[in-house]
Amino acid sequence: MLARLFRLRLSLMNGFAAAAGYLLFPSPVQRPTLLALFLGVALMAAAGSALNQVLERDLDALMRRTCDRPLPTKKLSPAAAALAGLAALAAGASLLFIAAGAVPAAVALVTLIWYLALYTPLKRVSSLALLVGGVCGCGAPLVGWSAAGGGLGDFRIVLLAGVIYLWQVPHFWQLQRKEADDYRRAGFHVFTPAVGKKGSAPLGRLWIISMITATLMLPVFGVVQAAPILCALLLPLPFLFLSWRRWDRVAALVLHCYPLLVTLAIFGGKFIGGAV
Ligand code: HEM
Ligand SMILES: CC(C)=CCC/C(C)=C/CC/C(C)=C/COP(=O)(O)OP(=O)(O)O
Repeated sequence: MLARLFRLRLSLMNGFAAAAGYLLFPSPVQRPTLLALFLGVALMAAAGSALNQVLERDLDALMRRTCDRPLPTKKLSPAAAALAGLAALAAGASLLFIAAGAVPAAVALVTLIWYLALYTPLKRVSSLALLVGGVCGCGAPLVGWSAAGGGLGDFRIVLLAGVIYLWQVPHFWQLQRKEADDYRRAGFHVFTPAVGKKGSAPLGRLWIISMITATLMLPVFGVVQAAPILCALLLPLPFLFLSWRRWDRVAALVLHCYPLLVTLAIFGGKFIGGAV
């Protein structure tokens, strides 16, 4: 039940995105800090999920995808869910503050406020919520980068946060392709790319190609030592996504795990460079 409330895979993936930001900074890895950062951000993302479900319990009850969550099924009361979310928030923020300092903890808190006070209400009134919500995903790498000692305006972390931003749109489109009617029935305004006769989605492909192009800027500008690994991992992707229909399942899996892929590539470069 708590796994559904905290959306563990989404929360853990935010931990990996934070690790990507930390590993991107050109300094030796402090493993305890990296672990505390991963857990702190995952706890903060879990808090966001729980509090979001308290705020959206009425709409969750209307959608096939979310009606079996703990609040619509009355397995948890809104008060208990809110308490669980606040406990995760307190634990995550404290862990980040103790292990990484005030700035990473503050960036995580601002991310959570953006998610709960801006994105969540906006979903009910505008399809542009998706573009506003994309900023939430930039929080995790920014937290990681600042925990490693990087400044938030550095072009290197802006580039990585931009990659995660670009990824979230096709990520959402891929997940809600089957749910578009469900979203409409619940009264959500959803912005989905037009799909052509042959099942192609040119706008979706455009987002994915721009995401991969932005990712490849990381080795091109020498931002990561993982040039060969990153290129070997990511260069085939445009071909995978361009043949959308034939590689559908593989492309969907790669798209689902993209932040993890980028983190592994950056980690690989650091490991080869002996900085881990
Ligand atoms: C605008 C931003 C985003 C939107 C609109 C969005 C939307 C969604 C939706 C609707 C789901 C399906 C959840 C469910 O059915 O329970 C989902 C799943 C998921 N999201 Fe996102 N997401 C966003 C950002 C992120 C970010 C930043 C991450 C991590 C870095 C992430 C990682 C995941 C993962 C791993 C899942 C799979 C969850 C599972 O299979 O249990 N998403 N997302
Ligand atoms: C550093 C830090 C705190 C990181 C956390 C970032 C964060 C809150 C990520 C979640 C992003 C997001 C918009 C998820 C979908 O919510 P949704 O409400 O659209 O999903 P739903 O329809 O399944 O409820």
